[in-house]
Amino acid sequence: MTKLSVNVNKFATIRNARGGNNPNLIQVVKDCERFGAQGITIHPRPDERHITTKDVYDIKPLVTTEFNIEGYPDERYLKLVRENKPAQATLVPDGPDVLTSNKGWDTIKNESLLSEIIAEIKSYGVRTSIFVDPDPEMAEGAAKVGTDRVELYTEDFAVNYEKDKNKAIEPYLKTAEIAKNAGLGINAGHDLDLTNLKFLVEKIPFIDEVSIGHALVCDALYYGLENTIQLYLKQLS
Ligand SMILES: CC(=O)[C@@H](O)[C@H](O)COP(=O)(O)O
Ligand SMILES: NCC(=O)COP(=O)(O)O
Repeated sequence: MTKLSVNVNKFATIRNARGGNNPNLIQVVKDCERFGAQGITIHPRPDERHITTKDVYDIKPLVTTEFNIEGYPDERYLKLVRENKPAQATLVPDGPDVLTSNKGWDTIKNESLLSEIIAEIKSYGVRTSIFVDPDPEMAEGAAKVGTDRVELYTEDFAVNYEKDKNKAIEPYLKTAEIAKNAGLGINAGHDLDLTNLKFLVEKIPFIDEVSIGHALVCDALYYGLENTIQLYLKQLS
């Protein structure tokens, strides 16, 4: 069954808005797991606008499920991964100035960079995943760089879901099948929510993990965190 990893970036965004410790991220992480999350995801960006370097070290010892650290693989990121050894490192090709992640890796053009970084991260004993667009060629490229998994970048799916969900899922299914046949695990994330999640996992039931943050935190404002996590888990069951 597909696991739910809760991305806690947005809790840190709210905390940082006032410079204090409310909400307390440590309590949030503990509660997400207590309420059923099967993983915790963070994306510590260089400007520390949400997750800070200190947060990474504070959160790591608490996580009893799967800790996933996302980010662009610069020296800072590699140090965080090396020193915290999460269950998974998800490599994202974000520049430092983006509002949010907005594209997947070109796994062909970046073959040598990715091969080198993935080998290094694997030498720390950490599973790797790389963020990719729904493009079969990118999945083929991913298989060549030695990653354990790919994460399908689902923004296009989320945007086009209302217009024509069957058309929206097509490139994802093709890409996921190529990745699966190449022996890779499949993750998915970005803009997944309570309206589109069930369809995604019905059509691609072999997705190992979804990481969800923005919509889940927005839903929690209305339904509460415990109910919201349960609602997301229900979509996955
Ligand atoms: C890698 C990815 O898909 C992103 O969703 C990311 O984790 C979100 O980052 P922000 O919370 O900074 O928008
Ligand atoms: N990897 C995707 C993620 O962690 C959360 O993305 P979003 O739900 O905040 O769009």
